[in-house]
Amino acid sequence: MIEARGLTKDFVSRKETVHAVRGVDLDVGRGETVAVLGPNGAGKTTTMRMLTTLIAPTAGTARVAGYDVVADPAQVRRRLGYVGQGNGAGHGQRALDELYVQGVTFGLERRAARSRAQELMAGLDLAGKERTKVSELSGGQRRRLDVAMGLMHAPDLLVLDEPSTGLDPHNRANLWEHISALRTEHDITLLLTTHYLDEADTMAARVVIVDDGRIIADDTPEALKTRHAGDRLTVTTATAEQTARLAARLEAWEGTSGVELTGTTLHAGIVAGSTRVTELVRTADADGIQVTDVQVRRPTLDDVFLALTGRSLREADTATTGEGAAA
Ligand SMILES: Nc1ncnc2c1ncn2[C@@H]1O[C@H](COP(=O)(O)OP(=O)(O)OP(=O)(O)O)[C@@H](O)[C@H]1O
Repeated sequence: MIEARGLTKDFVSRKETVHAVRGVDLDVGRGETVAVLGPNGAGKTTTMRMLTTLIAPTAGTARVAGYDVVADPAQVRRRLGYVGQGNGAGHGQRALDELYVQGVTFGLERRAARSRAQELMAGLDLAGKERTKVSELSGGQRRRLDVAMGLMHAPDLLVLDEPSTGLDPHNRANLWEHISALRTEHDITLLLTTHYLDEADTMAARVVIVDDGRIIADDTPEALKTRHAGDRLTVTTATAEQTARLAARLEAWEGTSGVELTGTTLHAGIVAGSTRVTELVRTADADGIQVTDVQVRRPTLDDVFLALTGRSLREADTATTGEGAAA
């Protein structure tokens, strides 16, 4: 569905050149759901805008549904729905009219446009809101209407740029419930960007991590965690001296890494941590170390980002907000 090779975008101004996307290779197969994750300014939106024909690449190529984004933009647009950041719908319009006009613009017959609009409104939990003005819909309803807009012309590929940013947890869950149902029902390929790690983790079968205009990892969430992060172990003992002795023991174990001490608590990376708790407690007992608490946590995608870049995704977000990636 998507084949991008060496996709590159430089924004050149008199003051500076921003290397927003630096040679992205990406293949997305039909029916896949792929989440693109990365800090502010990593190049996610710029990549989406190139794939959706909104801006031309500086270098490289991309094909969507078999059509080149530069040579055949109209064919590409016919096959994809794009839901950008913010709201695309005109605020003075009534919700159903907004969808209907979108459908007719894309060449649907009037009757087909009306019935598709009604079907999508029902599917996105907007039944009863047909005659409500867009400006009078709630944030969650408006975002669902945006998704309906993107689906009006029955695209093969739906591209969602931060679909749930600004929604509360309830509305996020609700939006995803509907997107998941539509994805199955209409057999669509989904490419989305998100800042929510848990959302990428649970909704996408595949996660592409981008940083500074490049793809730095691309796999299933589980594979990324196992390969790059491993489990996190936290142990507390009765005294700092006991914790230091236990830390020395753990450092010698196979499969542990980055053992760190904070008072009576130690933190470490550990492979298959939950299978090693008994061994840990026995080792401590044999050395007269009194363990008061043991916790093993599965890594998050943030741990993966940290392992790959040395920065937490949240810190990276704060640090790069508003800054260009000028070279
Ligand atoms: N039209 C533009 N002109 C100049 N620089 C731009 C333009 N659009 C984006 N950039 C810069 O390109 C880089 C990548 O931006 P982009 O919006 O693609 O990042 P992003 O990963 O989508 O970030 P966010 O998560 O904040 O949306 C940033 O440094 C940004 O400032």
